[in-house]
Amino acid sequence: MEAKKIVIALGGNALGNDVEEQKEAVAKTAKVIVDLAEEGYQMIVTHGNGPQVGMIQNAMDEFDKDQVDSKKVPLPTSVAMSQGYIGIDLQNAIKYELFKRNIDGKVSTILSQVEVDENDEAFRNPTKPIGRFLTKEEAEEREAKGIRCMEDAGRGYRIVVASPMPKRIRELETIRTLMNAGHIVITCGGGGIPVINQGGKLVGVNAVIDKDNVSSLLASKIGADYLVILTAVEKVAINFGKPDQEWLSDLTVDQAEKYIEENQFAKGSMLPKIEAAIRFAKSGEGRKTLITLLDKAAEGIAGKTGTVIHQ
Ligand SMILES: Nc1ncnc2c1ncn2[C@@H]1O[C@H](COP(=O)(O)OP(=O)(O)O)[C@@H](O)[C@H]1O
Ligand SMILES: NC(=O)OP(=O)(O)O
Repeated sequence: MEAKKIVIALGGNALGNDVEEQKEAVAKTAKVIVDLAEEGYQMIVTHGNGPQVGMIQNAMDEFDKDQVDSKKVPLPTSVAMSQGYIGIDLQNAIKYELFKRNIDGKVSTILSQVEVDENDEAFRNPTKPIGRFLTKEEAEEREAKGIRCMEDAGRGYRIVVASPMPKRIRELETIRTLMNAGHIVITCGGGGIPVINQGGKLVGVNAVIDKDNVSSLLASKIGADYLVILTAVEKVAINFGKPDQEWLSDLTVDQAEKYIEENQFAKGSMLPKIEAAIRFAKSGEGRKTLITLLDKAAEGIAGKTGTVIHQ
C-alpha cells in the first residue's frame, strides 16, 4: 500500500516566542514528527512565523535607523529570513531525533515562494497579526505613525499586515520530488515568501500569507490524505470561551460553513484554520483536516481526539 501523505502545519506553540524558546520547543515538536514518520507517513511540515517575522522586521528597522542611506528591509525579505532560521532549527531537531532512534532519515528545508494576486483585496484591508502582543497605548502610538494595529482574538493588540490568498507554490515540484524520495520536507514556512509574477520575474510583495491557507493549497496539490493543523487547543469549539462552550469532535463542511455565518470562529486565529480545512475537503474526495494540540497529533490521527473537518 502507498504511504499516507500528511501535511502538518505547526502553530506558534510548536516554535516558542523567541530564539531560546524555539530551540526547546522544536525538540518536542521533532519527537511528534518522528513518531509519525516511524508509523510510515510521508510528511511535509509547514509552520507559522507571526511572532518571528515581526521580531525580524523590528530588528531590520533598528539597523536601518543607523544607515546613512536608509532603505527599509521589505517584509518578504523578513519572511525569507524567518523560513531560514525556523527551518534550520526544525531540521536539526528532527535529524537529531532520528539519530537518537537510529533511523537513517532524510530531512530538507525548502525556501519557498508563493504567488499572490497583486489585486487581492487583502492589500487594501490588512488583517494578518504579526509580532508581539501590544498594549492599547503601544498600539495607539504605532497607529499615530501610520502602522496598522488590531485587536487579536481578545489576546491584546498586534501590528497587522496584508495577507493575500496563496495562488501558486513555485517550488511545488521540488517539494514533491523530495517527498517521493523519502525526505521529511519543511517548507512554505510563514505562508511562503509572497511574490507576484511580473512576466516571469518573481517580485516580493509586502504581505504575510496565512500558513493554514498555504498548507491547505499544498496539501491539495500534493494529494495529501490528511492536513493536520497543530495549535494551542485540543479541539475546535462553538461558543468558544462562553459558559455554553461546546467542543466539537467532528465537523462537516456544511456545518462549518453554517458556524462561520454565525461568527463562531475568531478572525485571525481559528477562522483561517476552518476556511483552510473547508477548501482542502472540497479539493478532493476523502480529504480530511485534523485540528488539535501538538502532543495529541498521533492520537488525533488515530481518531481518538481533536476536531476532524470533512465533506
Ligand atoms: N471557536 C474556537 N475554538 C477553538 N479555539 C478558538 C476558537 N476561536 C478562537 N480560538 C483561538 O484560536 C487559537 C488558535 O489560533 P492561533 O493562536 O492563531 O493559532 P496558531 O497555533 O496557528 O498560532 C486557539 O488557541 C484559541 O485561543
Ligand atoms: N504566517 C502565519 O500564518 O504565521 P502564524 O501562524 O504565526 O500567524
